[in-house]
Amino acid sequence: MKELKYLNHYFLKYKGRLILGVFITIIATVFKLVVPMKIGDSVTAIKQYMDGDITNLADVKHALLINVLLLLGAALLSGFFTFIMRQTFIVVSRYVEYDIKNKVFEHYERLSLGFYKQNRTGDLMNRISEDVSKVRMYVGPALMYSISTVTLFIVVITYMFYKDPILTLYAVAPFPILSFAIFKLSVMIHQKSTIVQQYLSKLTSFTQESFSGISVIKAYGIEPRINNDFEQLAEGSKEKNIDLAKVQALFGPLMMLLIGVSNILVVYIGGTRYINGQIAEIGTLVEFLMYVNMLTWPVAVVGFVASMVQQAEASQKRINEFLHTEPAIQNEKDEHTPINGTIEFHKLTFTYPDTGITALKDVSFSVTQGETLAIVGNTGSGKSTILELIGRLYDVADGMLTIDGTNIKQLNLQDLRNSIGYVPQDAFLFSDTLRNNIKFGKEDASEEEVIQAAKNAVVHKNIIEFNKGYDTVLGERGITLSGGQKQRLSIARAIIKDPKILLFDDCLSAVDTETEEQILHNLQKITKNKTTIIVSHRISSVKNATKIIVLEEGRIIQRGTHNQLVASEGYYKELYAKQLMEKEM
Ligand SMILES: Nc1ncnc2c1ncn2[C@@H]1O[C@H](COP(=O)(O)OP(=O)(O)OP(=O)(O)O)[C@@H](O)[C@H]1O
Repeated sequence: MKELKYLNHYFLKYKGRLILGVFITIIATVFKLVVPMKIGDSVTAIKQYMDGDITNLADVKHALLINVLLLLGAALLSGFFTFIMRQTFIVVSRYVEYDIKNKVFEHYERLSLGFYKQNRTGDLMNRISEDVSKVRMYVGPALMYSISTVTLFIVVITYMFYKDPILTLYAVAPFPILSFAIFKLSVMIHQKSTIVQQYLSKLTSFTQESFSGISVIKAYGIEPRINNDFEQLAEGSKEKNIDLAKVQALFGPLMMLLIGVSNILVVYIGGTRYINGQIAEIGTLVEFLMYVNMLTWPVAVVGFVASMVQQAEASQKRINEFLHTEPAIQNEKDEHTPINGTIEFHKLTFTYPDTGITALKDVSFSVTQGETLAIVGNTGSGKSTILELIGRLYDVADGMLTIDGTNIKQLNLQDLRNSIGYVPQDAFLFSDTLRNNIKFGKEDASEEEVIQAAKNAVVHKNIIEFNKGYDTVLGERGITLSGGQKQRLSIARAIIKDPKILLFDDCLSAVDTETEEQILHNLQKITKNKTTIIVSHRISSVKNATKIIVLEEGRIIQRGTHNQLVASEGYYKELYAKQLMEKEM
């Protein structure tokens, strides 16, 4: 129950409705009691007439009619209050489910990039859907059943004791055994359902990854292999589900056993006591039979609720693991910190915490407002890492990164990120219209601004060629666009933001040289008062930069302007010569 403590503040939040629920449950239960009572009275009245204790048939008929009316009234009222009871507990559980889902999602959004590298998407999705549903069962149905069971037990057993304590003891004797058996069963169910949940998580992750990577799967023609892997996972999941179903199937027979044993005891012991004159009315026997049957479900519910609580505990534990994960990147400054954009790296060495790969070694450079810095270097040399550090997607431990002379950690994180327009290597587009994908950079952008940004990114012409123009909706990851179009849309999204710092990570790689030229020309005007960093493998993209640095295995091996670098021996000159030759060919 330790993990479920987290939910207590939700109980407090909705205490009004819950207290009303408890009150209504008690009323509904009391009305339930009337039904067996009146049936018992009716049977007694008939028996008395048969035995000649009552001679006037009209009196019996009148008593029966009154009983029938009371029965009807009690059943209706009990039904009505049961309905209201569900309206309180179940509605509260839906509110709590809504609150937790929002809370978990909000927390997910706060967590740093490293967290997403360590956890699989399917697992993250499972926690927000499956686990939250299990927790809802605890807040709603489990609480409701527990309260109605306790109330029913107290009311019914007190009444039974009042009627005949000895017969009551016999009637309820099998209950503890059954409750214990059902509890044991629910422990087994819990263990098995945990395994089922793990399989479900694996299955969701696998399916999600397969759909995301569908183009690669199809291109490599590996559908049969993927199908086979899925089948194996599904087979495992099916077996675990069948295992669970087998144990769950024992529930019904156990309940039948309880009803059977209790009924036999009531009929035998009650019958004997009636014959011996220890029970005055035959109706008491009928009442007891009805009460025993009425109590069977609550007895089973004890085990059922125990299982729900255990599952909710397991799920809440998984949710808490995430909720207690603190974002690796913390905002250390609440006040606003305006940013102009002068970026400086001071002897910076950076090792990725999750892999231990040292991506940058003793890197120092600076780039001021209005300047463009270009970074070239082999793949894996640390270019993207520099951009990620400027966006503070990771924190620096060794050396220092300053912006406008202030340590990046001392800047308001929101201000920092708001002042950056980042175009990643792998452009990600949302399943939304082209307009909204561009407006993602500036929510309140006007139509003119959207079009201007698209024109600057040289993608406007492509957009208006689509039937629905800017209203064209993209599939997941923008699969209806070409690689180059995606890149340019991603550039438009950064430009529209009009940020102080623009970071372009190899985002012209899928664009032909002519379009590249046009984009770079437009960028020159846009980036006049901004700090721009361009990562590229192409000399054409970097040659006009104010300064260029060349990276090799995380170290800066060359720096200077294009003219300086082509004049000295080294990586840059070789790259230039190679690309020049390719162009001429
Ligand atoms: N998120 C990450 N977690 C752990 N290691 C990483 C991560 N991102 C990159 N690396 C590693 O850090 C090194 C530098 O990677 P980086 O992406 O900065 O190189 P790059 O120069 O941008 O390469 P490319 O030109 O191929 O994009 C590589 O060895 C890479 O495997």
